[in-house]
Amino acid sequence: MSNERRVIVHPDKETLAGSVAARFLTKVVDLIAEFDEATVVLTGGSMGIAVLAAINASPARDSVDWSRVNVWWGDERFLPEGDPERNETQAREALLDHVPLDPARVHPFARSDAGIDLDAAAAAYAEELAEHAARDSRQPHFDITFLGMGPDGHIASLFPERSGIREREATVLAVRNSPKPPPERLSLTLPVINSSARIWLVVAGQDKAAALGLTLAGASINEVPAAGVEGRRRTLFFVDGEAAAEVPENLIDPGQFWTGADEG
Ligand SMILES: O=C1O[C@H](COP(=O)(O)O)[C@@H](O)[C@H](O)[C@H]1O
Repeated sequence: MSNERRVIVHPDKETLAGSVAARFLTKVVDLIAEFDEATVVLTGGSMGIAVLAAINASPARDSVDWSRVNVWWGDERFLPEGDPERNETQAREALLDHVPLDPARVHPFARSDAGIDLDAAAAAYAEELAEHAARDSRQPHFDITFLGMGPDGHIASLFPERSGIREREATVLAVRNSPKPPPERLSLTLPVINSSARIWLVVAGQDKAAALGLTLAGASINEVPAAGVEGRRRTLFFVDGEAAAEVPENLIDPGQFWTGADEG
């Protein structure tokens, strides 16, 4: 199975979210049929949450045995339980509270009111990853990792020109002085993100066009963290027309309504 990057363009944000939701539901049903479980990593941000809402709204939502789905997060804003800015709160409202997940399979990052500081919260998540680690690994086997991308090219909470993007030892980072609020965050590191079998970046809007163009042109990860993303089997960029404005024509998947028939 070769690793490859593809850019799949959809006309607008709504179509984009609906299409990714449909693809996700099909893939998760297939994964559970084959492996008896599926492990996904969620992201926050505009499209990350829009996709979860589209999954919730899909008539195919209940075709998934949600009790067999393991849920992790790629990053979190270090805020109290229930804070509306927490990626977890938004994911729960958009989807997780509406499907019969097994709570033991849902792995949020620690909340800032849990009685531990940011470093301890990073260490706790690293420990939780290790407890569920795949063989010869420091983290679970991730089937699908969702990522969004900021206008500056950040992914998860790995920001440009910060040392975090080059971290190779730790699995989880305590992020301070984030250029995007809130200042304190938690993030998986790039090697952990890239351990995922499939990475699905979902990116929309004119303000993302320059960073997406640079990502696909092979910019350095210091300048554009998204350029370092590479899933083990597939790296798919699901984008809308506005975000695709600076993507070279030859990188765009010719099937506008790509069926993903050969998706691994
Ligand atoms: O703060 C965050 O931002 C990014 C991108 O968000 P977007 O709203 O520009 O799409 C997101 O991927 C990340 O999970 C989140 O914590």
